[in-house]
Formats: sequence, C-alpha cells, structure tokens
Amino acid sequence: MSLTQISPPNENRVVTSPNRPWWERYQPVSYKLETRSGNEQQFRDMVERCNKVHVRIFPDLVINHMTGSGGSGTGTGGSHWDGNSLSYPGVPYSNLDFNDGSNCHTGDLNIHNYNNAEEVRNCRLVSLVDLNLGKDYVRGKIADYMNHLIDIGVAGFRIDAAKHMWPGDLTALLGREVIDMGGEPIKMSEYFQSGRVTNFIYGIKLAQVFRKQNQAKFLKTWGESWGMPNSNDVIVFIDNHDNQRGHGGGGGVLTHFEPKQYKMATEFMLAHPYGWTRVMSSYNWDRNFQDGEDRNNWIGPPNNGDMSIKDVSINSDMSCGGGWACEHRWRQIYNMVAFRNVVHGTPLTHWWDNGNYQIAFARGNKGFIVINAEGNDLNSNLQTGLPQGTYCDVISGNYENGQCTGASIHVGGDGQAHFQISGGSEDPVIAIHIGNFK
Ligand SMILES: O=C(NCCCOc1c(-c2ccc(O)c(O)c2)oc2cc(O)cc(O)c2c1=O)[C@@H]1CCCN1C(=O)/C=C/c1ccc(O)c(O)c1
Ligand SMILES: [Ca+2]
Repeated sequence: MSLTQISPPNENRVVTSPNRPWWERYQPVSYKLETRSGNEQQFRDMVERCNKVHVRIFPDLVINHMTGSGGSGTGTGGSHWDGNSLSYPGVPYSNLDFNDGSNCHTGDLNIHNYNNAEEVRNCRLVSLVDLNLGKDYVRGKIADYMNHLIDIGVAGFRIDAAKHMWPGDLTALLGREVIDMGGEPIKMSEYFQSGRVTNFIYGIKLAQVFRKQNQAKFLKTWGESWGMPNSNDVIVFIDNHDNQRGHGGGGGVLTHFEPKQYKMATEFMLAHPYGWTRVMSSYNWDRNFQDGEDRNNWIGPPNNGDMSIKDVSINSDMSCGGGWACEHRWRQIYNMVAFRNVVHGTPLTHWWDNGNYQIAFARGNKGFIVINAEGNDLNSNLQTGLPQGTYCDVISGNYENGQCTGASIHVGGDGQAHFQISGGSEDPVIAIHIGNFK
C-alpha cells in the first residue's frame, strides 16, 4: 500500500496575476470538490480507481485560512467570495468565523513576528484571512468537509500550514466524528498521521551530502542522532511542493532539476530505515534565476492554453511526457519503493564506507545498497548479508520474465559480492534485494 498526497481538492480562488500560479490552490473559496483537477464525480472516480489498486489518497487539507483579504471574485467552482467583507457563501462563512483584533494584536491583522506563537496562529499568513478554529461552527464545517472526503474513501490528510493553527484546535477538530472511516473496521486514528510531523531538516542535510558539502561517511549514524524526531513520528522527503521552488522552509534542497543527485538522495532515503518516506511527483517549468531567486517559481502545472490542466502522457518506458516530471515513475525510484517494501522491518546492518563519499549498507538479510557519490571509481568486495544467489541490480534495470534487464550481482556462500561502480556513471548506485533474485 502506498500513500499519495494530492493538491487541495476543494474549490479555490482563480488568481490571474500571476496567471494561474500553483499556489492559487492554497486559497480556499469553499469545500466543494471542484478545481482545475476536476469535479466531485471525477474526484470520486479517481479515489475509487486508486483504492482498487491499493494506492491510498491523502488530500492536502487547507483549513487555516480562506483567500487573501483584498479583493473578491468567483472560485473554480463558481462560488462568489469577498475577502473584504469576509463573505464565503459557498461554505458559508461570514466575518463572525475569522480571527480579528480580539485575538490578533498586530495593527493590520497580518503576521509580522514569526517568533510570537500567538501572532503566528491568530493573525493572517501573507494576508490570507485567518479562520477561527476555536469556534464550533467553523470546526463543524471543516469536520463536514473531512467526513465528506472520508466517505469518498481517502485514507488521511496532509494538514497545510499546521504551525499556523493551535495544536489544541487541531486535536479537538480531529477528535470529532471524523475518526470513523465510514463503516470500515479500521479507525481513522490508525491511519491519520496527526502525530506525524514533516521533517524539513532531513532534505536539507541529505542535499549537503549529495552535493558533496558533508562527507557521506557521516550517514553511518543517520537518524535520531542527527537531532531528528523519533523515526515512527516523522514524514521524511527530499523535497516538497514548496521548497522545491527554493522558498518556504527549505531552499537548497535537491529537486528533479538535478536528477543525478536527486535519485541518489531518494535511493538512500528509500533504502534507509528512518522515517515514513514520501516521494514527490512534480512538473517542469522554465526556471528563471535572477540573483538566486527563481522569478518563475509561481508557475502552475502544464496547461492547454485555456488554463485547463494538461493530461499526463505516458511514454513507452512508463515515464511521463507533456511537461510532467513524475519522479515516482522513474525506474530507479519505483524500484527502490519495492526495495523498501521487501526489506520493511529489518535493521540497518553491514555498514561500509571508504572514509569519504562511498557507502554501502544492508537491510537485515533482505537487501543491500552501494552508493558511490565520489568522483572516483568504486571497486570492492563487500559483505552483503544476503543468501547466496544472483540478484538483479534494480537501479540499472528491472527483473523481467526471469531476466535482469540491467546488471546482475552474484553473492557467494559467504555473503560476499564484488561491486564495481564508475564515479562518472549517471546512476552510480547498485541495489539488490531478495524480492527478485533468481
Ligand atoms: O511569496 C509568497 N508567499 C510568502 C512566503 C511563503 O509563505 C507561505 C507559507 C509559508 C511558507 C513557509 C513557512 O515557514 C510558513 O510558516 C508559511 O505557507 C502558505 C500556505 C498556504 O496554504 C498558502 C500560502 O500562500 C502560503 C504562503 O504564502 C508566495 C505568494 C503568495 C503565495 N506564495 C507562496 O510562496 C506560497 C507558499 C506555500 C503554499 C502552500 C504551502 O503548503 C506551503 O508550504 C507554502
Ligand atoms: Ca491561523
């Protein structure tokens, strides 16, 4: 079972300056399931098709705010909104449902001081009108929206801008009847990752290693000892929809625009036992860096000129076309998701490194990965911990009708195997596991 996070499925503001930026999805107009991605029936159809193949959907939930405070208009579902009079008839919300001068004490009601917890929670993030989640009516509307999504079959939620809401409000909100999965024996709480937090330093630290700013040998202790939260409580990722554009919490993370390092960092993440892993899936846009900032970091998804979102086209090698990056469809990445599933529950063993940027480790007796992040060639006999046999390298190829389409590795009776990885290779990694050995 894999978890797939999707863009907010609720009606959002139509932003035309700049022209349909990706972040217009993060300015709710109502909780109607009508966006550029489709209407409610299309959303239901997508969730049902995914559930049938055990891909569970996690919608991005934007419940801290509605649109920006200035202006008015109609949303992607045709609902009117007015950010001045705080009127959102599509829910409905009125001025009674938003934080105001009674609990936000900055003059203009906007957040200015990120070190003031009350301000960060009760005032407006970049002038987005801030919902009063302490109010029962507001909690009721949000609970109805979440229950509607649960009845459709989603498995959980990503809570957007969580730090801008009081933990107590979130717990109270989630403690309401949203718990029930709509008749399924499994309770929401088992799925709902309310306790799981996104670990932003993870991506930044791995970027430093695979950009060769911090030796890979230090990854021997990767995990809690790097000051990161308990493995079971954390969502880990190389990049996300925000920091892949170089702003928000991250900046400096690896993205699909640097495929070699990006694949290596993702392969390491998926092979390593730490955290609940999340793989990004993106689209391309023409970046335009002017003094370190991408002037085009607002550009939204590939579209058909009339601003309807372009369908994803699939190439013969299963990768995407038409401007979609679809990292999750890259062979090296989808094969490492399978690796992670095969080795689930095994500890990290047989760590090896050359004191620099060449590392290797096993996962119990089920999998083994060798990463050459150094310019020099790697040419070593290593202890894999695996049973004797011939294994397909899942980075350079697949295991198809009993054959390795890429390299194959022979492991001797003593668990030793010889690895040769040229530093100049596009994919200087070898990964093998017992899920597909001959
Ligand atoms: O320059 C911008 N924003 C200011 C810097 C980023 O601040 C934002 C943060 C943010 C970033 C880092 C933080 O540490 C933090 O406490 C908050 O979270 C958001 C969440 C939303 O649902 C909608 C938003 O417009 C934002 C946002 O503007 C551009 C123009 C407006 C949208 N936007 C953006 O850059 C939009 C960013 C965005 C949108 C959705 C997200 O889930 C997100 O994480 C960032
Ligand atoms: Ca808030």
